[in-house]
Amino acid sequence: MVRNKILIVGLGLIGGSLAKAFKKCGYEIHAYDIDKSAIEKAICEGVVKERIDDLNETEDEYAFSFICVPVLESIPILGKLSSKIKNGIITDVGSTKTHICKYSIEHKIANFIGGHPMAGTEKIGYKYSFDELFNGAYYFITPTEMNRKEDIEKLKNLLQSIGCKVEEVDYVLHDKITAVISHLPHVVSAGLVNMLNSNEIYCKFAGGGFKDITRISSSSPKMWADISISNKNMLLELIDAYIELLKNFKTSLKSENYNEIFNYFEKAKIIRDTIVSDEK
Ligand SMILES: NC(=O)C1=CN([C@@H]2O[C@H](COP(=O)(O)OP(=O)(O)OC[C@H]3O[C@@H](n4cnc5c(N)ncnc54)[C@H](O)[C@@H]3O)[C@@H](O)[C@H]2O)C=CC1
Ligand SMILES: O=C(O)C(=O)Cc1ccc(O)cc1
Repeated sequence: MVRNKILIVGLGLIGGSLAKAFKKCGYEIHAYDIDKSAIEKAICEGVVKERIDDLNETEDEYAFSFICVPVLESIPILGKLSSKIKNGIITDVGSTKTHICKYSIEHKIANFIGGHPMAGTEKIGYKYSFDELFNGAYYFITPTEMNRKEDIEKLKNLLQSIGCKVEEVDYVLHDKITAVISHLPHVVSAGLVNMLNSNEIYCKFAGGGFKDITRISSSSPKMWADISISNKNMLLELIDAYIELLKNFKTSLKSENYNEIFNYFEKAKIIRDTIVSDEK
């Protein structure tokens, strides 16, 4: 195992941004992607040293291997990597953690530690990646009892070196938190856009507020379909809770209960203003 070699599987927005950040810190990056053009571009830019053509031929030489593909693609890749990489740490960046962590426990992959950067954009692919994406961002890691303390420390140190604020959290709690703050909002955002139904007159006048609340609906459909399936149970519970909330608002509106309607908006304003004022 070579201390400064990192393997990135999936050189898109997140994999590319990690590659650029690690390269800046002096690591040598090797990469695998089904889309060879992304890797060729990264090699031309001097970000990636070598393209891996077949994961079944992976050498056990990487200090860290990052799986950065849509979440339903991650598990077969973890299966392949873990049969080859026995010394280095394998991690992922997927937006859901229960699925992959359970797989790692069932298959006794003790060198796998789940991870998830809480930073990103609605853009898709390597061309939108940038080295500062994770600087100052929270980054969840979801170690299990199988993991060695020194491996957890090594991963934390690596992530902190690119500016991440690392938070250790249980994988089930992770999926609950992200369902509330990320997965349900993406479902709602896409729903609001789908309400327009490509109607020209709506699209023409959809302005600032509409664009603010729906920016994230320009994200990768493949990525969000995978996340939805992978966090199905949490998401189903939250969709029910959200429907209930809308139903309550509907009841208040039907009866023109001014206080209830006012409270709906006031409560949201107070909570959101606190979140925004807490930002650095
Ligand atoms: N986009 C975002 O803001 C964030 C995304 N994530 C997670 O990061 C992961 C990657 O997302 P992005 O980089 O945004 O997506 P992306 O679409 O920009 O990049 C994914 C890359 O993986 C490659 N790929 C897909 N399937 C593959 C396979 N089977 N084998 C090898 N390569 C494959 C694609 O060709 C592409 O280059 C996802 O699991 C997502 O949940 C986590 C935090 C933020
Ligand atoms: O574009 C945005 O603001 C996002 O919401 C990015 C994002 C997408 C998926 C994640 O798991 C984490 C962050």
